[in-house]
Amino acid sequence: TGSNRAMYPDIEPFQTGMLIVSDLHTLYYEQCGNKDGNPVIFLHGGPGGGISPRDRTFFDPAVYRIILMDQRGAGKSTPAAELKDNTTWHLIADIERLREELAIEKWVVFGGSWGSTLALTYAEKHPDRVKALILRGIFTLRRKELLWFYQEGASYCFPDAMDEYVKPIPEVERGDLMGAYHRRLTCEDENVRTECAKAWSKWEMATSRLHVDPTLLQRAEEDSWALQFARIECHYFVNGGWFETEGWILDNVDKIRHIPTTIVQGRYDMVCPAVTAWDLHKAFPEAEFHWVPDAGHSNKEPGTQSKLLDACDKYKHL
Ligand SMILES: CNCC(=O)c1nnc(C(C)(C)C)o1
Repeated sequence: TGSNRAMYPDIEPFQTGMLIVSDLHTLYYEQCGNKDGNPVIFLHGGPGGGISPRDRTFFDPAVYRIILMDQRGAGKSTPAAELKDNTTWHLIADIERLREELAIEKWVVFGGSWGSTLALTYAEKHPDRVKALILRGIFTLRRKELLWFYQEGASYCFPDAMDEYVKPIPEVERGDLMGAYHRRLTCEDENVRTECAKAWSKWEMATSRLHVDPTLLQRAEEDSWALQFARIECHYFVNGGWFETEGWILDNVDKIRHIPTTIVQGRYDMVCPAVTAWDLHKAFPEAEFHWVPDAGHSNKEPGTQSKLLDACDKYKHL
């Protein structure tokens, strides 16, 4: 333990696959580490952010059977940026489909940001399949969380980046930025889609401490990645994640309070602000709760990375 832990060494998958989950969607997944080990699934953020090789290295490869998947339309899953049949509930079903495909009974579930949304929702729907939860940068898609980041709030801390974010949107439409972006991210004009995808993505990256993760802005400049990230995120947000009620995740926490859980939250997280982690902590007091006093949103923040590595080590022999 400690506050400046290094990730486990870079590692290559021992197996990768493309799982057909419908007549439209196919999902890329990979397995690393110990093929007979303790299974853990990594749920990436966004939604639409996709996995990256560094994500494999939170976990001790001698002990964990490390499974990562690109969610619908993200990363190497196909069709890229596809919004049809792409909802929270499709993704929950996909996680179960992958678990069955890999003949896993129960697994540790790891997720940050949107990945924490998906991890919590999956556990509340399938608590008997979850050995432990490791959660970072808590996000539950409540309206106030979305408005804070995509309409007004984070904009007070990043007014310069906000000016860039609103540029593609005419003044008369700026009262509903998510709606205005959604119309453009789903329009017929590819140039408009791409320009808006990059502006949306750059806004999110600009509010994560870039010295911690300089690769973020590069990704936002890549047309294909920006389209996957922006289209899928905006689609989920304008639909409130298709949750039956506002605050559904927090209202259903009692279903998972018996599950070993660690919550890690950056005090200065501008994307998924601390209030949601605090609300989860109050609803789920049994979970281990860690403020990272100097951290923003990224899981590359030294204090956040260390606490996540500690949690992964804590649950490695479950
Ligand atoms: C609201 N979106 C926050 C999120 O899930 C997220 N932020 N950055 C990422 C990546 C690291 C995947 C780019 O995901």
